[in-house]
Amino acid sequence: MSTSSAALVEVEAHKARVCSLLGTTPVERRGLADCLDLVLAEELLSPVALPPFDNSAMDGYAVHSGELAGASPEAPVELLVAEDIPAGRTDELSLLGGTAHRIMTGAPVPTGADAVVQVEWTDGGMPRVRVHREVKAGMNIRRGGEDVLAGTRVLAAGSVLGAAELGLAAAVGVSALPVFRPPRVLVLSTGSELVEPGRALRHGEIYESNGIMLATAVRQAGGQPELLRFVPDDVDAFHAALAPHLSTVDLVLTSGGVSAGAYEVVKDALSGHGVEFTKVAMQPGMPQGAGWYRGVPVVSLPGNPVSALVSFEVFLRPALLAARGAVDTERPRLTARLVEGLRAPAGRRQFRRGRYDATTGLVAMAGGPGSHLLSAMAQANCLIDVPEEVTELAAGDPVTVLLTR
Ligand SMILES: Nc1nc2c(c(=O)[nH]1)N[C@H]1C(S)=C(S)[C@@H](COP(=O)(O)OP(=O)(O)OC[C@H]3O[C@@H](n4cnc5c(N)ncnc54)[C@H](O)[C@@H]3O)O[C@H]1N2
Ligand code: MOO
Repeated sequence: MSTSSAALVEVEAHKARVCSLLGTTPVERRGLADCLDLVLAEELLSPVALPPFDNSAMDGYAVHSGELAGASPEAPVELLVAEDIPAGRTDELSLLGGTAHRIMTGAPVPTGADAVVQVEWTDGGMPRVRVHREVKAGMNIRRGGEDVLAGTRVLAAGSVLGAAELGLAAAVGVSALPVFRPPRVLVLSTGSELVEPGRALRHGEIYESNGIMLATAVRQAGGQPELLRFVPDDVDAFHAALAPHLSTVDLVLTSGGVSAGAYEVVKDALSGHGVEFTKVAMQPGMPQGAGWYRGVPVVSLPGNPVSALVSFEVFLRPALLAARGAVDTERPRLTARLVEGLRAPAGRRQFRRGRYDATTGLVAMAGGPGSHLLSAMAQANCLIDVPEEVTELAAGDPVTVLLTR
């Protein structure tokens, strides 16, 4: 580490600190419809076999395959159709010699039948059917247990529940699953210059944007945000805004008011109460706060919008994913080649916004390094991770990128 970064906390150390603030959230049983994207807390063993019984893969006729030997269009085999078996018929049937049962896809195959001949290979007749092709034993029968054996594991603990996983749970007859509750995050922006979007601005005012941005990032990381919008740079107002929510949230996430100015509301309100404010060897996102306030974990991000969102990516996204039980908490990383050169400050790990092109393996810069350049961030699909000791890179140099979308 260079002398200029001697007083700074390393990115990985701050990341570990933020992660350590949040344990995993409590496990609760939820109906399948409320489980999308949640993480399964325990493995799921199937109470049943899948399919639960031998059933037909085609609409046609259940037969003894041996009775159709030599069947052809010129010499069809004629069978008496004894039963009609639609899907959902629950009585147990058997097939006598010289007969067939008409059967539909998904219906139980009668005992004694060893194949289903599809209706297209017959004249479709009732109550007699003429079959004009041979079938092999086993044809068009889906065997019970072929997909899942009763008692075996169908979902591992840690599975992220999507359409296929939830469909599988329902298919084995399970209606609710044990999942980690999404972490509840109070999102609070600070700044006397902030105005709610939709209102007129006076000189010196700006629209508040970190609130919706961070609340959305929380939701994308699988958390449940509660957006308090913003409070002015006033310590009493800050405490008053926070107090009613402390008993119901897993994390307080603030933005703004953490650097070195005369009105740093978050720093002033929380320093000395368990939240530590430090400078991290990172650009953007140097001033950071983390700790506990009245028993609740607090993470305080810098106010500059790009600093706030990059800090979220680097520190909070992995922490929130870990809190909700996810095994894979990191963005995909890969090596790309720079379209153009860049400069980075010595002793600070720089996260530049980039556009990665998977077909060429090249990454172009999305805007400059300024932490106020939010429109460039909206153009980006990755962060270019430039190590602390690197101060200059040329076009064509390899860099590590984190794919953010
Ligand atoms: N003397 C120093 N000044 C600054 C330092 C420093 O080390 N010494 N650090 C700079 C860095 S780096 C950053 S990052 C910022 C962080 O400042 P704060 O966290 O105190 O944030 P604010 O001053 O409240 O705001 C910074 C910037 O962002 C705008 N902002 C804030 N909140 C929102 C919001 N919710 N929506 C939209 N925009 C927001 C705010 O208007 C400011 O322009 O400090 C540097 N200064
Ligand atoms: O670190 Mo600040 O976050 O560069 O703008």
